[in-house]
Amino acid sequence: MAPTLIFVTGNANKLKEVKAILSQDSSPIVIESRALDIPEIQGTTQEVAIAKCRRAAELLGGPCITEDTALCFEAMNGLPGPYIKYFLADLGHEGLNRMLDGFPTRAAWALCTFAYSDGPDSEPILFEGRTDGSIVAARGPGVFGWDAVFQPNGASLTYAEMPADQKNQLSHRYKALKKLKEYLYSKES
Ligand SMILES: O=P(O)(O)OP(=O)(O)OP(=O)(O)OC[C@H]1O[C@@H](n2cnc3c(O)ncnc32)[C@H](O)[C@@H]1O
Ligand SMILES: [Mg+2]
Repeated sequence: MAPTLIFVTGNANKLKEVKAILSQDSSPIVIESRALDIPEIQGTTQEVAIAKCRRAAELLGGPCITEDTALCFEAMNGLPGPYIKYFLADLGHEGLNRMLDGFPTRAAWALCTFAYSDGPDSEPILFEGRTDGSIVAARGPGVFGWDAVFQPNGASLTYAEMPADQKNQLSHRYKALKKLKEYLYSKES
């Protein structure tokens, strides 16, 4: 039996991608979503992910998963990282590009961190996925976050220009979810 999991997120685009990635598999994990607005702490991507998942498990009183996505600029030693949401909201796609003007590299990586908690008394376990690329002038629909300004290495399209299944086969989210699935299946057997 595939496990049913509660995914706590306020982001409908994330949820849609997670469901699409899971359905690429023959025996998918079943996700139920819960939109709770959980305050996010400051810290490393791992600290942010652990605190959010711990709080989600407390609020639900049971097992759950959460996900945090960071966009990290090589020229800035990984910043904005987990704070990308606020940079994107205030600066937009063009501002993210301008942040890198004058720096020798526009290299960046997208980092997805899934956190799994067994319940309020358990320490969350993390699963990370990373896709390397670069920050480019916006191309493609501006539907999901910074998709239009991130072009993975080896691809000629930005995340936003790619058909959903192309993104979902190489994305940071796909790679993290693969590790989470392996963990859940090994726990089951
Ligand atoms: O409720 P949660 O799950 O925290 O949802 P959120 O939207 O607050 O998400 P994060 O805290 O992880 O912040 C990540 C930011 O990056 C954006 N983002 C996340 N995944 C993305 C992806 O695959 N492509 C483009 N933008 C993405 C997202 O819209 C946010 O602005
Ligand atoms: Mg968030």
